Amino acid sequence: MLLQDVYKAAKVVKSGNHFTTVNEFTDQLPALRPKVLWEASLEVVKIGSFNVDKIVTEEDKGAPLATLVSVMTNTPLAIARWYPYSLGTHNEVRVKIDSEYFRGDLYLNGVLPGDKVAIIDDTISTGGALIALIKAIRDAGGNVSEVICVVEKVGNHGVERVLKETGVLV
Ligand SMILES: O=P(O)(O)OC[C@H]1O[C@H](OP(=O)(O)OP(=O)(O)O)[C@H](O)[C@@H]1O
Ligand SMILES: Nc1ncnc2[nH]cnc12
Repeated sequence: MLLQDVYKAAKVVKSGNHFTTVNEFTDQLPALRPKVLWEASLEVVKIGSFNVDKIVTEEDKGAPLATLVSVMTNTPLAIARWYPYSLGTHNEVRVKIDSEYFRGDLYLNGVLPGDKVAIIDDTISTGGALIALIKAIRDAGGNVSEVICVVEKVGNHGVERVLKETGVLV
């Protein structure tokens, strides 16, 4: 798989107290080749059912992947952000996020009551981002149908944490 080569070629840098694998897929360093994004997106589309109303991801590393999967499955895309729009028109919800690199507030717009949602992200580490997204979708009145990540940073038990805190299997 190309993605395995991408991670083998990646440099590991210290970022605060954490080690980050700076790589082509998640950081566009070196610039992201379309065939790498295609490979990852095809795997996601194969695994998921995408019998959903919306795809949701978190800014910004999940965005290229979620965008291509959205196009491939013809499913509208909502991206949760670290700031509010406060328009009063798109069912904005705010949740707390406690992930490996970021702690604060996360805002989701565009998921409506009754929506079935697939969450897509590039990486799961502690599971904090996914837990925040699942909570945001539920607070908006939506239902989480499936959650798919391409890469797991092992050792941080993210999959177990998400299952324990939300009942959702990544
Ligand atoms: O399982 P977790 O501990 O939550 O880590 C995974 C999250 O980390 C990365 O995002 P990051 O926080 O680097 O934000 P970014 O996508 O905006 O760069 C990645 O895109 C996931 O969303
Ligand atoms: N690209 C990445 N490398 C290492 N740890 C991470 N945690 C979240 N994204 C990561």
